[in-house]
Amino acid sequence: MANDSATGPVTELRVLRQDDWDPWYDTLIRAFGGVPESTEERELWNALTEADRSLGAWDGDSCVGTAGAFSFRLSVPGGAVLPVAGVTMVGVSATHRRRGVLTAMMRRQLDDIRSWGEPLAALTASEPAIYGRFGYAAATFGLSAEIDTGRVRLSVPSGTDDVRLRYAAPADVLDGCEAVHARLVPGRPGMLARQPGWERVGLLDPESERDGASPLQCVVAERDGEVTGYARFRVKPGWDVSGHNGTVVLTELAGLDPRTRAALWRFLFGIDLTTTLSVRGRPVDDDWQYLVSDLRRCRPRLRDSLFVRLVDVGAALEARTYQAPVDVVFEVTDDFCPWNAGRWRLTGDAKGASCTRTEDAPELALSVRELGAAYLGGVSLASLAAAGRVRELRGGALSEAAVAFGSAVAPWLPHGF
Ligand SMILES: CC(=O)SCCNC(=O)CCNC(=O)[C@H](O)C(C)(C)COP(=O)(O)OP(=O)(O)OC[C@H]1O[C@@H](n2cnc3c(N)ncnc32)[C@H](O)[C@@H]1OP(=O)(O)O
Repeated sequence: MANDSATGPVTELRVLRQDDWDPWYDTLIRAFGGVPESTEERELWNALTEADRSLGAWDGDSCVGTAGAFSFRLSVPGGAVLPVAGVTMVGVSATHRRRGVLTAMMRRQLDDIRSWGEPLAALTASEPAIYGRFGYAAATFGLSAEIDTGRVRLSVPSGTDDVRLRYAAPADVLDGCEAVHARLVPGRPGMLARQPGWERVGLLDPESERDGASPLQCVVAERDGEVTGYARFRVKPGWDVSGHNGTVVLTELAGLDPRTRAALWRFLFGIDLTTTLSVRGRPVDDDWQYLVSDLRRCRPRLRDSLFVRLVDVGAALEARTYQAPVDVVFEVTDDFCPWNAGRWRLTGDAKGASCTRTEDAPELALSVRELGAAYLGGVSLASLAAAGRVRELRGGALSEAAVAFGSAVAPWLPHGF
């Protein structure tokens, strides 16, 4: 790790001791601006921190760098749910910035993740420019919109009227909502199977998050007494000279079938005294887009969401399936994790895959970042080739791999971490 005589050397990078959690977390909070969290939030993040998978950089007695790695399970194309290190809580004190503290933490962390046998690391970035150098690439995207519900009409499928909706306190219906989430995970790449304690994240409702809106509200959809979907949202009332202009701010919506989802969207579109429905980080193929009368007035926009890093190229490519047959030799470069570099033959289809070292002639040349971007099926290898980031060395290999890597359902990360 780099030293600097003005503040003294950074002496140690070590696994977090539970006793050091407070100064460690304070360092992280300060790196994000220093605004304290509510007691409820702080306690929750304390409970969720996995100290033995977290790192602290120390300059004498002062913590100057933080990084963690949650033990998550991530859905991938084909429906498998893989162990993945959820890289998180990364911060470096401004007194020690740009001296290699982050680089040292990323080096140690990726070595650790490899030794734990986890084939993938993933994160959401505060700034997209940070993590490419460590082999991460944006693999999922989130759709946001400000829907003008005063003007935009929603056409719902038949049977929507049969869905029964009712208000409930979010905590009172948690089990039913969690069961819905669990059923959705294998069907969409990029989702995280719930780990113990993480169900509480969706119920967090600090005043600081509300920006003048109500506490979290919840509506559940039910059929035969079973929860088939739910929406969590806040309502921000508003008035101007022409009357009401309140906003519904959606935090979460999930449904097991089209009628349930349509009923929830129709409910959110129609809440009295509101004229805008604000949604953030939804799947790029979210169904409401195909039900509205006027997409322009929904003001859709995209943002990067989950960044993926293949820690073990062979194991990662073998663990997902491919929507069309593929047999391609990849020439992979990986400057930060050189154990991945070299030639790999991927053979697979919708039933399974194998990915092994080979001496055969390369057919597609790319870096580990392009594999990370394409891994969940949300970025096409053909698009990356068109951008000059993938080179085709055998005619036909690009379209074969690009089709195979795709996903019929857009990959999506429902919540940050
Ligand atoms: C998964 C998560 O938790 S995301 C949260 C990340 N944390 C934050 O955004 C909190 C505020 N920022 C910080 O704490 C720090 O600035 C960090 C963690 C982003 C960077 O830490 P540093 O120790 O300064 O990074 P380090 O010195 O190792 O930089 C390594 C390289 O990344 C580059 N880099 C670092 N931060 C950034 C950035 N924000 N934008 C672009 N490049 C960056 C450096 O210039 C350097 O490049 P070089 O190798 O070409 O010289």
